[in-house]
Amino acid sequence: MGLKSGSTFLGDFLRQCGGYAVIDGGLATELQRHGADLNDPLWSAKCLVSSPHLIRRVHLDYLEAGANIIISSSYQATLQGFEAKGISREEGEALLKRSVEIACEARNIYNDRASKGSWDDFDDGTGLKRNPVLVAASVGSYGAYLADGSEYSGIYGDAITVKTLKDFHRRRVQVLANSGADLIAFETTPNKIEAQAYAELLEEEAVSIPAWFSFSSKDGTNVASGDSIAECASIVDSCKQVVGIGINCTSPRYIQGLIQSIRKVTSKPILVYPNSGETYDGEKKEWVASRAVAEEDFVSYVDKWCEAGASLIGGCCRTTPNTIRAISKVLSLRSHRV
Ligand code: MET
Ligand SMILES: [Zn+2]
Repeated sequence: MGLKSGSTFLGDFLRQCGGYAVIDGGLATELQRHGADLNDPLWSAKCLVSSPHLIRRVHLDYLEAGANIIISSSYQATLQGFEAKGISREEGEALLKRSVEIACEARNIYNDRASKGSWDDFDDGTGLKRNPVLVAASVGSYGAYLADGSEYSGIYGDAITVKTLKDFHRRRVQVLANSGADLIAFETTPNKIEAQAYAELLEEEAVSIPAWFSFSSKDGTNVASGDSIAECASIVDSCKQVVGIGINCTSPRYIQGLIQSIRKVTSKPILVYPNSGETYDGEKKEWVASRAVAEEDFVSYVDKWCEAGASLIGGCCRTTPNTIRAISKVLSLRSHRV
């Protein structure tokens, strides 16, 4: 992917998809639902070592549910995190690449099955044999690596600067940029300095695949740290490799307002993939269900999000292939209207 095409990359893909694209659902929480024990500083990246077949299966479940974009299992995979487990730098780099390969394998299996027409419910009325699919390489925040809840507070302390964050992410981003992924997904970005660090890295390293950025919010106005979403979105809007901006792992209740704030500062495609509305207790390392949004309610938001300006929609933690199937239905009805 040459940089010239970066500016139209996601626009072209959206046109292929009929105007709207479906992002996959929660990966780590779905691995857990299938029995994986992710109580570990590596979280979902633990499965890269212990059960890559399960990761492939979950990717495939999301593809079969209608996802157009699947996000790799590298969210919490960092060279520093691997090293703390006695995994060498070389092996760590191989695992990062492996996360993208596993997603690509799932796409190959999906394409193969689709071309053989082995699904009864495959015909979506568009005459397409299969959904177009992109593989995004996930990059989670420094706070995710710390695994101490700071991914949801965005508070890193004064010792952490744009420079330290760039040094932390540099090699990982280089490896993922050359892993065969179609784009990089910087996910659950909790503050402005990390967004700044990623944007500078993309330019300094002349990363040749496009990237999208998504932030998390606890209040509908600011990202997790309290920095304003509009300010964060403006910073990344000016980066030429950035093809989309949005929100993930945030309660569905806040999404509409956040889309409106982002729309004011960018004309790039907006992506949203909220969580189930539950909150994560970083100390206990568990999800607290009290404010969960029922699956039907989640889906009833989708039209509103599209009307507010989002064109890529999926789910994050605690959403499942059923959520994605339902989102896919809503979006395919809308797509036919485009
Ligand atoms: N793509 C990642 C996952 O679903 C995002 C996690 S947000 C804490 O596992
Ligand atoms: Zn999440």
